[in-house]
Amino acid sequence: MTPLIDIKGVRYAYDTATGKLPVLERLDISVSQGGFVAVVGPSGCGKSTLTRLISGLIRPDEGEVWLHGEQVTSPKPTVGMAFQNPVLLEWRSILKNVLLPLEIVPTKLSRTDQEARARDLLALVGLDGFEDKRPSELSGGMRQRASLCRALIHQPEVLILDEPFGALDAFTREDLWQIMHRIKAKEPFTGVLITHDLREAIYLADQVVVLSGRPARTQYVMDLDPNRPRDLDHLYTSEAAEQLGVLRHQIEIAQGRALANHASPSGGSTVVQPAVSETVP
Ligand SMILES: Nc1ncnc2c1ncn2[C@@H]1O[C@H](COP(=O)(O)OP(=O)(O)OP(=O)(O)O)[C@@H](O)[C@H]1O
Repeated sequence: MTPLIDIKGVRYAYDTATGKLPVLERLDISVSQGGFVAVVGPSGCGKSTLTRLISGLIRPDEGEVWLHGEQVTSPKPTVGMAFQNPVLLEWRSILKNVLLPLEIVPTKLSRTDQEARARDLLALVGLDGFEDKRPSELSGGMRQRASLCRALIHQPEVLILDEPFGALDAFTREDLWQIMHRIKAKEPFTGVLITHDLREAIYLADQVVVLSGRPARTQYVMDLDPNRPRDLDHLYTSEAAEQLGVLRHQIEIAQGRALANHASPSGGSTVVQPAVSETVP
C-alpha cells in the first residue's frame, strides 16, 4: 500500500551567514494512512526542519516528500500543526480560536456545521463549557487542548505535533497523552509527533524513528504493536522498559556517546523505569 507520508532520500541545508548548514541527509520516513510516527533525536538535529518539509513550507535540496501520492512542492492546507506554544488569540473566544483555520482553509461545511464540529472537538478534549472563555482564562494544559482542536478543525490528513506537551508539567502531560489517544481513536488523521520524551513516543506512536546527529538521517526505526494497551500503567511494564532502553541507547549513539555496534544495555532487561519522563537532552 502507498504510504500517506513518504519521505525519500531527503537532504536539506540552511543558508547561513557562514555558509551552508547541512541539517538533513539521506532521510527516509514513510507513514501509512492513519499511522502515528514519533520522531526523536538529539537537540538541533533537524526535527522541526522535517515538519516544515512535510507541510511544504520549505522544499528539499534533494530527494522527495510525498503526501497521499502527491509530491509536496508548496504549503499544504491538508496538514494541521500544533506546537509547544499554543499562541491563541486573546481577543477571540476559545470557540472562535478553534474556528480560525476555517477562515483561511476552504471548507464544504456550513457555518452551523463548522460550529458544531468545533463544539464536538472541544467536548472530546474535555473543554465543553469553556467555548466562550478567553485564552487567558484557561490553564496551560487547557490552552494546549484548545490548540489541538484548532489544528484538527479542518479535518487535516496529517497532524504534525511539534513538542506540543513539552512545556507542561508531568501530570498535565500525561493527561494530554490520554486525550491525544482519545482524539486519535475518533479523528482519521495520520500523525507525526516530534518529541524529546521517549515515554511520550512509545505511549502515543505506533512507530518511533530515531534521527542521527546533524546532518540527520534515519538511524533506527522501532515498530510498536498498535493494539497494545494505552493505559499509563503499560509504561511501567518490562516490555516498555526494554523499548525505552533500546531507544535511549539509540539516542546515545546519535549523540556520539555510545558505539553503534555495542549491544543495547536494556536487551531483555526487566528493570522498571522510574516515574519520571525519559527526556532527550
Ligand atoms: N531558518 C534557519 N536558518 C538557519 N539555520 C536554522 C534555521 N532553522 C533552524 N536552523 C538550524 O538548523 C538546525 C536544526 O534545527 P531544527 O529546529 O530543525 O532542530 P530540532 O531537532 O527541531 O531542534 P530541537 O530538538 O532543539 O528543537 C539547528 O542547528 C538550527 O540552529
